[in-house]
Amino acid sequence: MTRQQLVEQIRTKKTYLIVGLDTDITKIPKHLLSAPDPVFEFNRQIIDATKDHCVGYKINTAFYEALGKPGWEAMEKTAAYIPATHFKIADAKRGDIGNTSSQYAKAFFDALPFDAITVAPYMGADSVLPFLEYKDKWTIVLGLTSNTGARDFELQKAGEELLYEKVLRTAAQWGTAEQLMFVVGATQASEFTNIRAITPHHFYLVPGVGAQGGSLKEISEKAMNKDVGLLVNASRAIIYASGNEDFAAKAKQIASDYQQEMAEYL
Ligand SMILES: O=C(O)c1cc(=O)[nH]c(=O)n1[C@@H]1O[C@H](COP(=O)(O)O)[C@@H](O)[C@H]1O
Repeated sequence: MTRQQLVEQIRTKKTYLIVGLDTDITKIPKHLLSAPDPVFEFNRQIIDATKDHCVGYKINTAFYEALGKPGWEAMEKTAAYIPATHFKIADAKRGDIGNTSSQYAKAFFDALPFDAITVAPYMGADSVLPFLEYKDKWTIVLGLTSNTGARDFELQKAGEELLYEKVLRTAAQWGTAEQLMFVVGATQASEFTNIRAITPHHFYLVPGVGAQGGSLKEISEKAMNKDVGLLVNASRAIIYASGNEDFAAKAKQIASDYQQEMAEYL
């Protein structure tokens, strides 16, 4: 999906919500456990219920890899089920020496039909460039993450600047804003104005609203650019809004609430 197509979807649907499919088999409603593939069945119903309120889905691969082969199959089926109009993110946080990163890129962009993958920048340019060789796909580089551990490295000084600032400035040179985004955690709202000044044109994938407590209002006010430039992910707040048979209806309600709030900011 090109940047222009993504922006059109956001403007048309009046939402920049990404629904996070962090599907944990121990948390899905019990009545689904007798289905042939409970994880896929849960995702299918969540996607059907929320697709009008979001522009994409983020599959956190850990939840699928944890189940071995059936988990990987559920991920493949889910990725294939997501409508073509929706942005499909593999949240895999990959990145390794170049020839290994090339294999990760093939796995998520060729063998699986994802539009985007999250990548850790710690190993530097040669670990990220193999993803960026796919010009029609998106590489989403971790910038400033939402967790408390962001203080351990990302918010430490690296010379004159903070490490995350160096990551943003440096990684922004590796690809264009048509193919490279940054992850910026919603819990880091105090840094958002600074982040936008460093990378004025980029899209950000913003996790950390909902269960982690970040403010949609604050990040939207501080970081929206002329192309919107924001994709805001919520996982647990939507998919586990109810643990009962009404889970899909409740997920729809929460996704719709996010959409309505986003429509106000657009
Ligand atoms: O790359 C991510 O998506 C990510 C980066 C980050 O800094 N913080 C973060 O929470 N995430 C992911 O975003 C999702 C957040 O889930 P909820 O807190 O349930 O909405 C999880 O899949 C996390 O792995």
